[in-house]
Amino acid sequence: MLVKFCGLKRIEDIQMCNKLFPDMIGLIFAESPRKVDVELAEKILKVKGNFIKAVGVFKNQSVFDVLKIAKRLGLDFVQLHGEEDLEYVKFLRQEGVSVIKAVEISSEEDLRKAEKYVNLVNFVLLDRPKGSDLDITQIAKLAKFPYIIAGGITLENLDKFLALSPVGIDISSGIETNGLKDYKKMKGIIERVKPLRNGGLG
Ligand SMILES: O=C(O)c1ccccc1N[C@@H]1O[C@H](COP(=O)(O)O)[C@@H](O)[C@H]1O
Repeated sequence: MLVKFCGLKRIEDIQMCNKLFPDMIGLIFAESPRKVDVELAEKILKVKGNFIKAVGVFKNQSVFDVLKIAKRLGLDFVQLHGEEDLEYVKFLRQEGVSVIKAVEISSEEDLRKAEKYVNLVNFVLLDRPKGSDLDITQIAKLAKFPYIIAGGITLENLDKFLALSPVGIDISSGIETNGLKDYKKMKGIIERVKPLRNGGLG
């Protein structure tokens, strides 16, 4: 079981992660209260332990900008959170970029959309539509392919997401208090998931 903590925006955030060993951390380059610029991302990544993979999160941005940022920062993955089509993803893969394709699901139909990316990307990520409080576990459990799951995961509701046996979990708002990453919440997740974790990403 992989653990990704997303939306880091302070040096303190990465220092906390260095103590907790998530498999991946996410830096958001899309419009968001968690958005970072390349200069801040660079500072955060300088502090990141080598054992943690760096993910850049983008949404409907120019593929050339995504590639440029991925190369400049040496990102281990880019996470695409918008309407990026198969051609967009193919281009990045041909350029040697590892890709997590996020698909917001609100119906079974969206799973068919997600499935199209399975053979092209490193991971498919199923998320709930932004701004909704939809419980996507009922839809996700119908998926016939491996996926990372996200969408309002907290320590309190974690078990129902783990019951899906996903490849990984991805959490952003659920590890925050008043908009800032919260060490106790992150630690709670790591401790709860510990028995399910294996070798990680290497
Ligand atoms: O977190 C954001 O602000 C964000 C903005 C734009 C695209 C993706 C974003 N985050 C990703 O959303 C999911 C779930 O987050 P949450 O735990 O429900 O808050 C996760 O994949 C984040 O990477």
